[in-house]
Amino acid sequence: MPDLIPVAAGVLVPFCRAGVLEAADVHLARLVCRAGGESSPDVELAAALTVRELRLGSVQMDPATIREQVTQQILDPAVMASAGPAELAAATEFGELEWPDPDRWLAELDASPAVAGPMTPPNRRALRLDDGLLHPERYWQDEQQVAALTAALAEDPPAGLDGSAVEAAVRAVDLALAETGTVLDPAQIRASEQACRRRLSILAGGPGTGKTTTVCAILAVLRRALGDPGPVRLAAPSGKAAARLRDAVAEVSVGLPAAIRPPAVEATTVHSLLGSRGPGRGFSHGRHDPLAAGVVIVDEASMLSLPMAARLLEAIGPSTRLVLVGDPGQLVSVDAGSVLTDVVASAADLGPDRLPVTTLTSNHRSGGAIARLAEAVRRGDHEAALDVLEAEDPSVRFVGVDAATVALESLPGVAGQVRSVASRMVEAVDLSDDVTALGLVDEHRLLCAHRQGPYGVEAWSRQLDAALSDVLPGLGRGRWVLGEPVIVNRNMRQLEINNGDCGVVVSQDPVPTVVLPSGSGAARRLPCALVASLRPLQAMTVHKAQGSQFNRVTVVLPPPESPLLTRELIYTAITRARAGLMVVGSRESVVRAVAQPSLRRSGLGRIWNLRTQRGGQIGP
Ligand SMILES: Nc1ncnc2c1ncn2[C@@H]1O[C@H](COP(=O)(O)OP(=O)(O)OP(=O)(O)O)[C@@H](O)[C@H]1O
Repeated sequence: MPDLIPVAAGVLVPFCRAGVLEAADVHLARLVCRAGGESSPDVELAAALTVRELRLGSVQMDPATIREQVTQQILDPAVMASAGPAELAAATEFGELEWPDPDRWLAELDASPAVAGPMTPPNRRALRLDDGLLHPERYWQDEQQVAALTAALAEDPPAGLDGSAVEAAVRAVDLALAETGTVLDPAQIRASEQACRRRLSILAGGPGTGKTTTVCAILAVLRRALGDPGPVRLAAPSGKAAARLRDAVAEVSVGLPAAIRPPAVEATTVHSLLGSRGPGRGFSHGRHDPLAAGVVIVDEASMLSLPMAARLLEAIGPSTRLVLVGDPGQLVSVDAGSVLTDVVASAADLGPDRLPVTTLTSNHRSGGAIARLAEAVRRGDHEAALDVLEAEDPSVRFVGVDAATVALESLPGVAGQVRSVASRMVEAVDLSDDVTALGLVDEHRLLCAHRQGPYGVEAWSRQLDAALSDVLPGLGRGRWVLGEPVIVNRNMRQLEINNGDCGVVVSQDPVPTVVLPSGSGAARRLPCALVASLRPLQAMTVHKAQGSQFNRVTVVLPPPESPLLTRELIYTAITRARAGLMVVGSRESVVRAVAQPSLRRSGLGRIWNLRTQRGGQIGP
């Protein structure tokens, strides 16, 4: 790491050499300390470690435990088992690091002009020490905001609600759904009732547990109980997930009797819902101009970052209900925070009266091997996960070797399947059958945790290009090829295109043209040049695939020492597959992934608990 050293001085140099800090951590810490008139090396180290924690997704740094925590990461046996000379040198440096004494460190932070205390007015200093934990000020504020607004919404009963009308509405909707063949399970009924009786409710559950069906039931119950519940707004953190929610709600609603059928509603990204003014420029909806909605339903809420959750909650006005829907086992947002996981975890302690969470647990889609594997991973049971992987079920294959040592062509059936899909794609393109071509894009997807290196998207995409060289000649050479799958990498609202939308190149005449799903889900053609962020699509990161499902999925696991290998990563990858799954990676990688839940430090649970202890209420 020699290029990082010049930016660090004094106490930070060995922390950079030992691989604890990166250049950006040091730069930001420097700026913060300089702006706050602080020159103490120990405060600068605390600031840099707080920035490091934020980079890794946590919004607080605990001076009392950070040493132990970083030691576990850097001297992790899985990392050391395959350490090269650079890692071994860093580990030696790490062993010689001098950490400040925690009590003295805390006292110094408490007295620092760069650090606000719990009672300091907002926005005076860039860091804040609260209850012995150091936070970036902005994230501390967002956390306070999310804790207070969540609690306030959860405890504020909707105005003018007739309890018996709710009960009657739930019974009527339950009966109507039963006539379509869907008998709501007790948790689905509880969730429908709760969403009506409470201004905030949370609906959690894995894939196929009936979340979307319950969303429809909620909308129908609200309609039946209230007559006109006000405008319904559906949203999700990504455009792709929003489009899926809209289509799924429409599909279930069609079967309901007209009297309670939820009206067709558009779904948008949470950014659009809040009226994004563009990157870094805030939102038009907020505390002073709340959303004009009777009910806001946000799906894939596990992807909500702490700042996004804060902005969303601020925009919920006094006559609006908010329903958060998601799977707490999935990967959390790229930006810091893990709001859904925190809410669900805290509800287990505080109870549904305080935090109205309903968790759906019956899988209504299939009891197949993919669902069993997902469930074993969710429980953290690596033996059960390996049992499913090694049982040779036709829907789950396991290639139990280090993924860097195998080639695509040696994975049983994968290259053949990819070629067969591409041939069918070319046929559909020849016939100008855009709907079929678009449907084939999600037939198979290869997912990686890493972008680069032998386990990454780039290397595996090159292998996929090579495997398709006969069917789609010219792939990977910088020109669009007929039948080539593509992905959009930016939201383009004016064209109703979402980041993550996937399509196919369907024509070269007169210009390269792509078919993409439209706002209403139908196929529509656009010149490739108009969609500026269009890129070739072969392999994809698991993060990017969140909110999508594919018929067949091949998952390339990283090596056991990869910091990206977590339970949430493997769970999210597995649950992208509808019918067939192949996992490529060593047994050690599977065991390690299942054993390692991603740990994001957050103070939401602590704030709710403190409030409960103080006054029996979790609200502000
Ligand atoms: N109570 C029920 N009884 C029978 N079938 C049900 C029930 N609830 C949902 N289903 C069916 O199970 C399947 C999965 O339901 P749904 O799409 O609502 O789950 P989901 O949790 O939203 O799944 P995902 O997160 O994967 O989108 C659907 O085919 C749905 O019709």
